[in-house]
Amino acid sequence: MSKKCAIALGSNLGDSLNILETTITLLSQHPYLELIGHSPWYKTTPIGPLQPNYLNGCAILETSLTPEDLLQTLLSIEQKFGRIRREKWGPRTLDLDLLLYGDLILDTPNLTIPHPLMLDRAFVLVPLADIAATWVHPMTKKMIQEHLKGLNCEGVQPLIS
Ligand SMILES: Nc1ncnc2c1ncn2[C@@H]1O[C@H](COP(=O)(O)OP(=O)(O)OP(=O)(O)O)[C@@H](O)[C@H]1O
Ligand SMILES: Nc1nc2c(c(=O)[nH]1)N=C(CO)CN2
Repeated sequence: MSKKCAIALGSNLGDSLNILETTITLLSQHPYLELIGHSPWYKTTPIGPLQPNYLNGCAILETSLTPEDLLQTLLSIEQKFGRIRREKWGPRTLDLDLLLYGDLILDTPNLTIPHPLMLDRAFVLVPLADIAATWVHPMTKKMIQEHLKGLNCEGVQPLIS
């Protein structure tokens, strides 16, 4: 049975716009994923150590992959762009986070769903609200648009391309 999922995309190293657009193409061409849509891209102030600004956005997928297999698919796409894991919250060519998988709640050593930091991050909730404003967070039972109201969104600006 297929599930609707939300993922977050971020990049702040290399040709970020090209990396994000190529990632959307790869997701849309994957045999076990159906790309429902993606948000516009936003230029965002980095959270964490001093580093370049990010481009961020979100996408909605449908998939019959298990959460674990979907995570592995996302990690393998990150690797295509030479993602090297160094410092926590440090710069990266591509970061793909699995935010929501239907209304699943899961906490294992390798995978936590919903993504535990998604509700604190304006760079996630602003683009997610563009494409899934009424999606109800399975733990808080509140819609994404309600969570967004409480966040400072100053560091999240639309990318005019
Ligand atoms: N919902 C999730 N989405 C993506 N990765 C997850 C999730 N839950 C747990 N992980 C684990 O986190 C690892 C990714 O860590 P990563 O280095 O990308 O963290 P980070 O991007 O620095 O921090 P953050 O998770 O706060 O965005 C993955 O290998 C995966 O096992
Ligand atoms: N603006 C912004 N800041 C970040 C981001 C990100 O995607 N955007 N990702 C991080 C690590 O997950 C750490 N800090």
